[in-house]
Amino acid sequence: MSQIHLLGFPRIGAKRELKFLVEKFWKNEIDDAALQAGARELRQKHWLLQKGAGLDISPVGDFSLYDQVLDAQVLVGAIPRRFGFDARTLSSEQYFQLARGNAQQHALEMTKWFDTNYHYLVPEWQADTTFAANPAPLLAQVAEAQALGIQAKSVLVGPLTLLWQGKAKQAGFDRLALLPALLETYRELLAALHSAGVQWVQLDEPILSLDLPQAWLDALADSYRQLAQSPLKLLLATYFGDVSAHAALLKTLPVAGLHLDLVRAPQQLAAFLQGWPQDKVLSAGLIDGRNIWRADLDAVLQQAEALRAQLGDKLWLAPSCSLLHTPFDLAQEIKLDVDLKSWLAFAVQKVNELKLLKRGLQQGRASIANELTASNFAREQRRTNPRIHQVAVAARLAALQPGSDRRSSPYPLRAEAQASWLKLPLLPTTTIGSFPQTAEIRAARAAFKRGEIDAANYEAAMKAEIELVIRKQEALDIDVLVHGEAERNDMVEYFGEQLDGFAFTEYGWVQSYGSRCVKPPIIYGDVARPQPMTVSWTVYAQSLTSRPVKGMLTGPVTILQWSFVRNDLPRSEVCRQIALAINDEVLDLENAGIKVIQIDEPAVREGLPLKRGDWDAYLAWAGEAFRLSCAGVDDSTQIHTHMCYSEFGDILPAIAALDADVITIETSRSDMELLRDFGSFHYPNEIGPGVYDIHSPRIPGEHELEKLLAKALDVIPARRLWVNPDCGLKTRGWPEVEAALQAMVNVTKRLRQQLTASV
Ligand SMILES: CN1c2c(nc(N)[nH]c2=O)NC[C@@H]1CNc1ccc(C(=O)N[C@@H](CCC(=O)N[C@@H](CCC(=O)N[C@@H](CCC(=O)O)C(=O)O)C(=O)O)C(=O)O)cc1
Ligand SMILES: N[C@@H](CCS)C(=O)O
Ligand SMILES: [Zn+2]
Repeated sequence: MSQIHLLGFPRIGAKRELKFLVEKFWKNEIDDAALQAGARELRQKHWLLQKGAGLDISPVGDFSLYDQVLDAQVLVGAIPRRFGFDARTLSSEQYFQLARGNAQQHALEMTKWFDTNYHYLVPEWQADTTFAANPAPLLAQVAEAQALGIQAKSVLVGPLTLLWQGKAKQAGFDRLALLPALLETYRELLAALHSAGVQWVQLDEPILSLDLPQAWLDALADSYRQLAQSPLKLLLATYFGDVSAHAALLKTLPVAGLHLDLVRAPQQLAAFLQGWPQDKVLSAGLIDGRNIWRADLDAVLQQAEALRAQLGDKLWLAPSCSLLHTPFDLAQEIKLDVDLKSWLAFAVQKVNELKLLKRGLQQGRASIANELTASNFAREQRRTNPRIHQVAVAARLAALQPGSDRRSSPYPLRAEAQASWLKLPLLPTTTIGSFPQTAEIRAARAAFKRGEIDAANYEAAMKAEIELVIRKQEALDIDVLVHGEAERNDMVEYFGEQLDGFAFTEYGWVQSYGSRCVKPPIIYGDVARPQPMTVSWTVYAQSLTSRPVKGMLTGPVTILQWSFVRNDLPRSEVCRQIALAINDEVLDLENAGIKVIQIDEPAVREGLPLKRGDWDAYLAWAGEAFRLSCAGVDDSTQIHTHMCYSEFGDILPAIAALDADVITIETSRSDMELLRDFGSFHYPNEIGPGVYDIHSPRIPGEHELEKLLAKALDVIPARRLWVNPDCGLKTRGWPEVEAALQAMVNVTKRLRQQLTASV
């Protein structure tokens, strides 16, 4: 009998229970026992939900209080020595300090998990890294599942992926040198799981979708030959891309099963089916784990039937990847348009789709005839729905001429035009846009949404907040101000709510990092901007001060990347549509006298295809979309962009080709390492390397800021250097923000004096 299973489930909970639980612990409102009990309850709820939906086997180990890659580091006993913690006796407080930093130590670096909007904590690898199996946390969860009568499939980050996703902390250190010791630890973990009665272990190796050096492929083959000596059945899970280049190798590995992402890379199937070893399970990832569209049940069943004919019971069915990346349950969306709702499936619905596929395979199509009819109807209704297509949007796109995306003059001329009115000091200071989204701001928005306060009251509350932010920045003596983004729930959702072609949910939360979630809008139709989205707030902020206020927009690539995107058009075309909508806003801001405008593009790097061969095409359309979004502005209008949590080293020419006048980037967690790349590339325009990490509650010391700025001045000439934090300040509290910004301004002023004196 074919099994159905999940690679992972959204642990955050239907109502973000995990977020609220963890944040209560951080605020000392609950103790560790309550934290653990709450987490246990959530896990149990999710397993029972899966069991109720007919899953044969459930993932255990996909749950995490913060991040599964951090948990993997704890499991193998390899937490950075600089913290002085012992993984085996790690307290919850210490666990969260690894993730969020403490007074002495900065947090583990955080970066994007492949091409998703999920952020993981980066392991730190060095020659003296040691490992020690610490299976207790995982075994406890296995026991919880077993107590509920759940057949547990343990989920672990695979050893090669764990090593690859970590960073070598010493120049020239080869992470593979750690593999033998790490494998020994995995063997111990597997032995412990076996003793606990586990039969299947899923080892996630998504790095197989990347371009891996041969040495890593050889190491992977070798490792799995060793690990497969365990009496456990190993399911090697690949996802996010095509791994057919390794088909021959993967088919010969002595693992019990292999998972393939057949949504992202359906074309890879042929390479695997040819000569598929009879004794191996093929887990077919046929349900989209990265998007929210309802499956075309008929088409997927056809695929499954064909596979079943060849593989028999060795066929397993699953979503393409962990459901961590999808929202929890569509049933909660009672306000969503009914047509649109009928086109969607969230995690719970995807589990149900698997159940139907299994029934269809086992009992024949007639057993799911009604569901097939409903699915076909939804597909047809979506395809022909008039709200999806806007003639004017298509016409505007078609009218674009080559060069429509270029500014009229090159950067040096623009810089002169901007300097002549901006008259900024050397090393101008600014922030990235958001200021603390306090509980009061969110409560006001929640009350407005519930109809408890009217629009006028809501607007007054937000304007009061904007005024506070302006006054505080003036008092801190910051040079280029922002309005603080109080009125925005999220930098993408806010725009999605105001653009045609977008729908938004009430509870469609997806974990972004730690306790932080995002609610990606759904792009279902052609995109256009019916009316200005930010102008009145920005103009209001500018009316309060004589200093320049930066207009603040989210760029087209980021809006695309952080939304659930329609799958009936190429992403490049959807992106171009968004670019034109943002361009309307840019020109309106400029007309209203806002002549410094930031277009945030933190997701450019994340959108990069996993295989290098696909990079150029992506960078060409993504770059064009960014440039289109700011096309047509005057030379004297200064365009900023901002990017965070990304490795840019390998795409610097494309970043430079965006031709923003100023770019602010995250660099502080990596100790300005990133900036070195910008320096050696001779990045031509202005640049503001983030001088402190805003994702940690830690306040930077002035000495530390001085050192970072000195490093920055080593590679960027002073006249092109800006000073700013890493990213927006929305997640921080006011006392930290004021203290940190004060330190930043103090250090900048001292440095300015020194630089002026030395000229
Ligand atoms: C910059 N980043 C972003 C990414 N992706 C985005 N889509 N947006 C981003 O900003 N990816 C990379 C990084 C990730 N960083 C972050 C940083 C911070 C958050 C975050 O703070 N998320 C919030 C949710 C934000 C939000 O939409 N808030 C809404 C709803 C607030 C809410 O929960 N209200 C409560 C009631 C409140 C009350 O009554 O007091 C409720 O509805 O129950 C809003 O402000 O209106 C989070 O809390 O997780 C995310 C990614
Ligand atoms: N302007 C946004 C950018 C975040 S990446 C903010 O400041 O929050
Ligand atoms: Zn940012």
